Amino acid sequence: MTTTETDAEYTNIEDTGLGKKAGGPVQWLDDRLGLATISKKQVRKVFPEHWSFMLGEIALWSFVVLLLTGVFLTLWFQPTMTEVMYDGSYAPLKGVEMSAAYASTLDISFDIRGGLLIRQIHHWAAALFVAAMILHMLRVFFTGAYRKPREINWLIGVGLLSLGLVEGFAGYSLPDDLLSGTGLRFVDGLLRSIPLVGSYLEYFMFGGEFPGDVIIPRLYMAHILLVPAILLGLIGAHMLLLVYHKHTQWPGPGHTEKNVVGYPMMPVYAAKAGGFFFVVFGFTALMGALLQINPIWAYGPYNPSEVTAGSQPDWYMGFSEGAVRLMPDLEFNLLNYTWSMNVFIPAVGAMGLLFTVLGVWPFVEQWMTGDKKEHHLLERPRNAPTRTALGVAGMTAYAVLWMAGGNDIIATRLHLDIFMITRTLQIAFFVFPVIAYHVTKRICIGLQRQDANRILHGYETGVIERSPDGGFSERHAPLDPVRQYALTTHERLPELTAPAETDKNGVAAPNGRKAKIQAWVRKRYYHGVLDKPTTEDVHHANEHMAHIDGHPVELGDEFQGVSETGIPRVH
Ligand code: HEM
Ligand code: HEM
Repeated sequence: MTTTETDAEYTNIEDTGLGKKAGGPVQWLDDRLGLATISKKQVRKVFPEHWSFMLGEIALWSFVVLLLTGVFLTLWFQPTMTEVMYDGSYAPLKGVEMSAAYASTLDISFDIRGGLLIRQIHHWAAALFVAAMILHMLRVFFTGAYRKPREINWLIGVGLLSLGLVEGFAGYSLPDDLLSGTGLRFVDGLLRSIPLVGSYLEYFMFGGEFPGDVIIPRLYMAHILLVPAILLGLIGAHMLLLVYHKHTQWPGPGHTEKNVVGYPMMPVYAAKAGGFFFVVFGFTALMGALLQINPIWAYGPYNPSEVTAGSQPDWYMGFSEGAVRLMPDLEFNLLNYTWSMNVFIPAVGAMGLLFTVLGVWPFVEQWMTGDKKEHHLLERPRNAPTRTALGVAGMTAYAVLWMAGGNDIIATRLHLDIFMITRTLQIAFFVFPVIAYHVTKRICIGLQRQDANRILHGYETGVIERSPDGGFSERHAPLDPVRQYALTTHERLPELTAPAETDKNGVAAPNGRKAKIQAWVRKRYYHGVLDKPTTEDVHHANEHMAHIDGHPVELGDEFQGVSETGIPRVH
């Protein structure tokens, strides 16, 4: 590096106001770490604006809340299963034998100042963390934000989601009360259901037969160190890739596949994002202060011979519990062994399938569409009807499993027969997603037609006019050109031609069968994508509307025409 370059850097730093005053602390740090060069670029980094981009931030900030409150809990929590006699201030359990883990969680709740509040904030933040992650993932899915070049960030996201579930489960297993033991018993059953290696896995995890006396310290190590460290590393990589790729944006005038329109990192975005941390912290603190969550004192210590009636896992594990409850009996004898699939298929299968499907989806979609282009503009869900319909079908299947996880609660609260509920949900698991798929696709097609209609015929003004012959009609006015532009920016339907069976010399095309299958799949994928109006159609319609009843309507000159290629034309 030459001196001139370095001098140039400092000139710029002076310009941005960073590192002023030679010899000041900022200059001292910069001489040693070169931070100004990095920050100079990052302070100008632009972030686009949309409410849905907030969901990733909620996940981020609730994770920070979990770290902060988690550290407080480690000060008091005792991760051991050594039996002690409870002698705290919760009178109903005084003198009861329990593990030190349970006793210390009771102490956090009743005897440590602010302990119950922090425990409740930690638990609410965990519920919010997973919810925000899932909503954020749905936003990324339904807008196609995972397309090239963001596939790796999607995969990191899938890793974050699966680890988030493990972390939450490990957390609510720590207090060693009756409810957390019931959850661990479920995992024990799940491990044992794995053919051939199940009982070895159980011995490995529990250090012998369930429940043993090592599971709490082991979960503790995973919960406060191992998993948070991996989560932290993955979140760091997620954010770095986000900065490297730049954030996607919604189509609009001036928004192209090659730029980002929004606010710079400093000072606007940093202030907004930083402020948002306090909103998330405030919100979880309010929930922790006002809404009771996991009242461990109500269940008593864990005892493998007892179960709690109506015990429920935290909301994000409900789907796996539901899958087990819906599974019909499936067991057979082979080679002198009983092979029980009742738990293995639904629990291991449901989770394995969910994460596999999520992980491979961007690549499967790329294969289906044959689209190898980079995408930085988001897609409206209606303009990708098959993706949207598949997403809604998946959400429906998940919702049915989730409901099934509470089949006993539904039965007791609504006074219904549990077998009837289970049978209904078994059928619903297969039928509802198919219905959801078709209904969603029709809605997407309807919305695309509505868009085309609004582009070509304007919006309904609510002004009813009477013609000289007595008929009534509603006056339509042209859409705002900015809106008109945004509505026509998406890509045109690609040509879906069948692959040629032979080349021009009459020789059978290589990979003919593969190409045929791909062409068929592509056609299915693009089914429901309507062709959008052409630039000529739009100009024609605008001119027509501008002269309705001799009331010329000003069109403004921002409107540049329909993008034919998906890349908007801007001045
Ligand atoms: C994504 C991150 C995390 C999630 C989802 C999570 C979730 C949970 C949940 C649901 C509980 C049960 C709370 C209850 O008793 O009602 C819990 C307990 C606990 N967590 Fe976390 N946690 C996370 C990170 C951390 C971190 C980073 C630490 C420590 C540095 C920590 C320390 C603890 C401790 C000590 C307990 C046991 C005390 C208790 O149950 O009150 N957690 N966690
Ligand atoms: C700990 C959990 C997570 C955190 C803290 C996190 C954080 C963020 C943030 C702050 C953004 C930018 C703002 C936004 O678009 O919302 C983002 C973008 C992104 N996230 Fe996540 N995320 C997490 C989990 C996930 C998951 C579960 C997925 C998908 C499976 C995912 C996939 C993506 C992708 C593809 C982008 C780029 C989107 C774009 O540029 O439009 N993330 N993430």
